[in-house]
Amino acid sequence: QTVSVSATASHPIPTTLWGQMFEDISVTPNTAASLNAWSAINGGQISVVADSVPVSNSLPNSLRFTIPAGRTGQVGFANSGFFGMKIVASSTYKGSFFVKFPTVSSFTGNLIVGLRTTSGSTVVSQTVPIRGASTSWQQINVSLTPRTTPPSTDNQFFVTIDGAAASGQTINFAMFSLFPPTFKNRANGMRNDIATALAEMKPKFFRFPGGNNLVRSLVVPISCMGQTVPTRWQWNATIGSLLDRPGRAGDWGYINTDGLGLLEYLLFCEDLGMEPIMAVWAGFALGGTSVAQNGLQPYIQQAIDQINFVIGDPATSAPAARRAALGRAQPFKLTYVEIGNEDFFASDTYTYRWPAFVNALRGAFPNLSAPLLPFALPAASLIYKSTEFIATSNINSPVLSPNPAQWDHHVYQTPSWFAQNSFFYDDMPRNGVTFFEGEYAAISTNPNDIFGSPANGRLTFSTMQSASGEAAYMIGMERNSDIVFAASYAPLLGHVAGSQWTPNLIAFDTGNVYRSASYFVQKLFSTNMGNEYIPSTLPSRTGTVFWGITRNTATGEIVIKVSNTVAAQANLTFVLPFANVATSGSLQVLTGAATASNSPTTPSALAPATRTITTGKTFTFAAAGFSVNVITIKAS
Ligand SMILES: O=S(=O)(O)O[C@H]1C[C@H](O)[C@@H](O)[C@@H]1CO
Repeated sequence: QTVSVSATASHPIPTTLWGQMFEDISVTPNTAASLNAWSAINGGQISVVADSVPVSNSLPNSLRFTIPAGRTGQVGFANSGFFGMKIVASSTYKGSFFVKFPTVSSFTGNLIVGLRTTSGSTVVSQTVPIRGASTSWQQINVSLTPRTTPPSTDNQFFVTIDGAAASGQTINFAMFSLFPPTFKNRANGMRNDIATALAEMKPKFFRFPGGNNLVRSLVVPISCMGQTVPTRWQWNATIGSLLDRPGRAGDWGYINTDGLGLLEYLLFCEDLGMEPIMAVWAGFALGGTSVAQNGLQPYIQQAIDQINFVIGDPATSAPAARRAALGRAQPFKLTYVEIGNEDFFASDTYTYRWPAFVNALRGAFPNLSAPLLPFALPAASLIYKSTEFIATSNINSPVLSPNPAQWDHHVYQTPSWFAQNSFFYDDMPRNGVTFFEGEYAAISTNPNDIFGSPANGRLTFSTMQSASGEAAYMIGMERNSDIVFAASYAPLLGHVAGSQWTPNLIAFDTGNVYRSASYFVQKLFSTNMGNEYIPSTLPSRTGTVFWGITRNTATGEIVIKVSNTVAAQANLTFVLPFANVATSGSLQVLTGAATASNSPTTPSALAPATRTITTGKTFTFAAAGFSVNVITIKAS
């Protein structure tokens, strides 16, 4: 196959093309039981009680700890973390909790607070004095730096007290938190190894807070996870002190603490250089429970407040003043606001919900620009404009008014579907409407049961076959990036021991991060974007090998991406029209057997390799079977 390359770019590559979609998903369902992960030590009695004087209005329950009579030695309780906890020598673990005696007591003594192996040997601990005279809540902060690394991640956070000395005492606890060193050392920050893997992708946008976790409550056995409007994600319940975050029955069968909230999302966007694509709840809950048209105003106001928290002027907007009070006077950059999520589940009511929200938000934020603030701000906080409100029902079905300028399209399919639909956007009209491919992934090899179980074709981890199919689809989106402004694989993260959804871009367990085949594809595309598209001989729509070419005008490099979605090697001859073309170029290649995947048992089965290849005005390239290739050549 000969590929003749044009000398002239057809269009610029949008700077937001490749990014990340995040939502709170994939934790073991049905873990809402409040004592989940807590256990007693040496007869300590623990229970969860509705506290008559709770630590805060948002957190009405306390852990009640009673020391039974007649115990000797340390008595207490422990928490086993998130499927265990990784402890590394010389790292500092910052713990915090609140403690009080519910009734006055003459007791004075010490708590021992620390980290231990589940078999009971202390790794590191600290002594904390407490006294029964005061019945008011006292915050305890501990900083724990072990000198040794335990043999496994089977460890616990613990609190104990001398059983004899404290015999018969009752002590209440609340709001435990324990952090390892975090990404960029941010307080209440991200797990370092996971955030580092996310940063390596050089993502250009971050969609949050969902996905279903914004909108729907799946049918779950826990009555508190109502399928009603109150369990929706609410921005104002996710900011400020952890004491003020009640958490909520999320949409994936477990409790979201909302310890990761709106401000953390926005700071993470800045830490990774990503633009937010922020969704507002748009009046739809599970199973078509939609708010009636005449009942939308409070939710529209909540969306206005959410946006003002992000870009408002602290002098004129209360939500913006809350942002300033949390240490961030300048507005954040906000370009894209999504109205709901997957409203094709309720498109009958989206016909009135979409206009109600978009018209109100356009009215409240004519350009969604941050108003000039009364005080000088660093240049970085200059006014940002945004006119992009993204619709989430099926494209033009039903027809909406006002006509959306942006649509969010989602697709979960088989690897071959993605290869066969590499031209999905080529036939879209060029009429000013642009597209956000907010969720896509090859998740099953069974076209008749896409969302089924692993026994029926569902992928647990992405494979070379699924990732090369996705790459073919991405080559199509890159070619059509005059109308595709953003695309993100979904879901992003999943714990290997507790998830409702596979595959995920990044799998992790207590101590490890597993970068998937699809992760490397996302990273290859996002770190080799180029800034303008260079047309070339089109691949066959019904073929199995796909290519696309971009140019990086800053470095004078041509970037050729090739995905071979089948086992047979594909031989391509590239004919470049440029006067000067380097005779050697760099090849980054991800390749392996169709079913190869990175997993806890085969963590490094697949990884991109880089090598030099012969190039020139005309050169041949052999794309290995099941491979994704990025060739970079100096040309001018
Ligand atoms: O059950 S689905 O609707 O397919 O769930 C999908 C679509 C939804 O937006 C997202 O939260 C989820 C997986 O990423």
